[in-house]
Amino acid sequence: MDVDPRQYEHVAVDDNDIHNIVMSYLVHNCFKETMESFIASCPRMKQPSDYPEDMEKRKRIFQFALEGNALKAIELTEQLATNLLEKNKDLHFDILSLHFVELVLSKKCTEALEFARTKLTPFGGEPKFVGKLEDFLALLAYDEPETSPMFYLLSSDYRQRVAESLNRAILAHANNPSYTAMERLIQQTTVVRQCLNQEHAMAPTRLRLSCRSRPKFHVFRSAWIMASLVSLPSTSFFNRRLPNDKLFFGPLLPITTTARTNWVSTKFGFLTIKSRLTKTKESPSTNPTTLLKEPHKYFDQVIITVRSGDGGHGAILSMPNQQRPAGKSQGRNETKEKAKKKPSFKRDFDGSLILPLGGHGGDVIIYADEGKDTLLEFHRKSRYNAKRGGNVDAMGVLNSQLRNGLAAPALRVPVPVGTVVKRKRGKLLADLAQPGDEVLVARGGQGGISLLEMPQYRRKKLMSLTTNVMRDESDKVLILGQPGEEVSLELILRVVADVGLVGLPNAGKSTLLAAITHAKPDIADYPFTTLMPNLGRIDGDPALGADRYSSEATLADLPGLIEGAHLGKGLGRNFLRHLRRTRLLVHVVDASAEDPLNDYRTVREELRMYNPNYLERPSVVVLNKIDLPEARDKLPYLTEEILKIGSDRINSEVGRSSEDIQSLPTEVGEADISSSVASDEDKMDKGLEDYPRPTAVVGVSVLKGIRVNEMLKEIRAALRKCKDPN
Ligand SMILES: Nc1nc2c(ncn2[C@@H]2O[C@H](COP(=O)(O)OP(=O)(O)OP(=O)(O)O)[C@@H](O)[C@H]2O)c(=O)[nH]1
Ligand SMILES: [Mg+2]
Repeated sequence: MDVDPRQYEHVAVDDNDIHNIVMSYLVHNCFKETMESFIASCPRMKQPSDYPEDMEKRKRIFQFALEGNALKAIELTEQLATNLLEKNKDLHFDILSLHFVELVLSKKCTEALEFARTKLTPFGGEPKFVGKLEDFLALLAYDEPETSPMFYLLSSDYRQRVAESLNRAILAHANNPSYTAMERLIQQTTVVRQCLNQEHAMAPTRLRLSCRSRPKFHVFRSAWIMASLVSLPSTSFFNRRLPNDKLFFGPLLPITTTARTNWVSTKFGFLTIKSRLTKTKESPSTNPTTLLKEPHKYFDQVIITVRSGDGGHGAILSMPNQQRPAGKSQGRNETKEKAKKKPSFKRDFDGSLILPLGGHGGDVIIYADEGKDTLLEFHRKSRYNAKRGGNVDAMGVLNSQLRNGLAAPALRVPVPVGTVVKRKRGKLLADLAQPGDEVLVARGGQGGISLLEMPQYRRKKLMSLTTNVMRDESDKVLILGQPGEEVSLELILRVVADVGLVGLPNAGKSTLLAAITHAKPDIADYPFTTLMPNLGRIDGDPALGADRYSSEATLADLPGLIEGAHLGKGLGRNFLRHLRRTRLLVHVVDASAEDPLNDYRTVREELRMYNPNYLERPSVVVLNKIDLPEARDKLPYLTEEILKIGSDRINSEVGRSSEDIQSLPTEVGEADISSSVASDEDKMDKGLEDYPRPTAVVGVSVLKGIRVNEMLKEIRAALRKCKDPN
């Protein structure tokens, strides 16, 4: 049986069901006149039990609550449902809070504070109300509470929610259903839709329902139609009406969302999902299989979101009662004792009171860690949240023991050395080119300050003593901790290496790296063995002693290039950007191949098309595999021919020119595009012959260790030139 309800339009819907649905809606919402007309047109419909007085009262209560006239609403509720609010503390608090909000909105802060102290703070004995209390009282700290983080408490939405809860509670108190049939249907529809969506996501296909029980399916269908009829945003409706994680489904018991799927299948007994057609497209960056299969596409670029911690809240404190008991002083000893007991508050150098502060929220710092190679892990976890600062210990009386809230530790996120950190589609924040380089990307929220509230008659005196006292109603104070920042960042890895190994697949680049460094790259005789750059280090030239030329250099073995790589062929151009930081290119050519000269030209051409600057850099050509006879024979000819390609011009930029380094920040992100655009002229005008020829061509067999030392010598010599052009 198909899921589309249009297939079942022939199934009759009982008029009585529809009438009952409409009736329950009218009763619930106290639409008295409409209900009377409705009953007149449907003689079979009965009047509700609370009609008409109670319904009238209920309507007024609802209206009072909506208008924020909470005291009147409470008074009427007491008449209609005695003890209801006494039993339902949450509801009681919510309704009282409406009055508090009204006072805040009409800028009657002193009254609001008084009301909070007498009516709301008694709820603070229960921990669940403490947070709520803090939120409400925080409204007092703002000149314009509508723009405070607690603005929603002032919204008509909040009043509506409280009014509805009150209405439901009154109905339930009189043993009437607290939800309308229409709401139930929408809830049912929502659950069914969600289940279908979940199943659909799990087994992406065309859905089919098998219907074992037509009457039950009928319920489902009505729900579907009703939802379409009322065309309400059912999900938000559903979320708004239902507390927390509970679902109220028809006349049955509440269930938790985790049990939802099972529950629905059991209750309906007809959901059978079979999969056939469309596949849901999953984000490649979050799919581990994709990451494993195509790491080269993701290892060097990722977008993450970080959020620094909110600041901890301050507190509203009152001065301890220091009034002396009536009567004369009773002797010297007692006076001394009292003097001892007198609390000693922390004071500033000028005598002003120091009130505790909320803890600073955790910052988010990104730092370069030598232990990291790629950005792949950020595709699996792309969100990082620092902790919030600690609150000042609850509210209460000022005492000398009160401490600042604890500052949250900074969240430090390690990334590979060479990572460039940018705002998503925004400016560059840092180029973490050295191990240990770090950048603060999101600053934790500042902790809130505390307030001292005091009776009017003492205010003047205290004001002269402290700089941190609430001075008047319009005083702007920050009792709430400031929210942390959330930023989306783009991380771009630019491998940091002095030497870049380039060449066609299978030329022997990884074998070369393994031969002269401690790196252990994958080596195999099939193309594209290397998917991501491998790094290794060569020691400096021992012959030169401990001077600056003996320092080690880093080599990056890049994935193989093929013709059209700059257009995305093979592994594409993604990794070509990793040559940007190199000073020297070592071009590895398989001398045993059919046409090594052409291979050489192909790779040079690809480099030129990607970024002609690369060809301006010094390069050493390594003719590899000379242990094979076919390579050995061609060696003199190849050396000669290769040296012919290129000009004698001395590089205007040796290695990374300062221009290149300086331009790095602006070209990051747009690097590939900008380099391509910038190079358009060069591509047209210059041929390979116009770029400097290699500084050396060496025939080697890196596998058999033939002439490897000579090759190393040439590489070091070229590196020396890069460092010291003179
Ligand atoms: N005979 C001979 N074979 C070699 C030599 N160097 C490398 N090879 C072989 O060539 C094949 C390819 O070597 P790799 O080092 O994986 O080549 P690559 O350039 O890194 O290849 P990709 O990672 O695919 O770009 C392997 O089978 C090596 O054993 C050499 O000097 N002589
Ligand atoms: Mg390789």
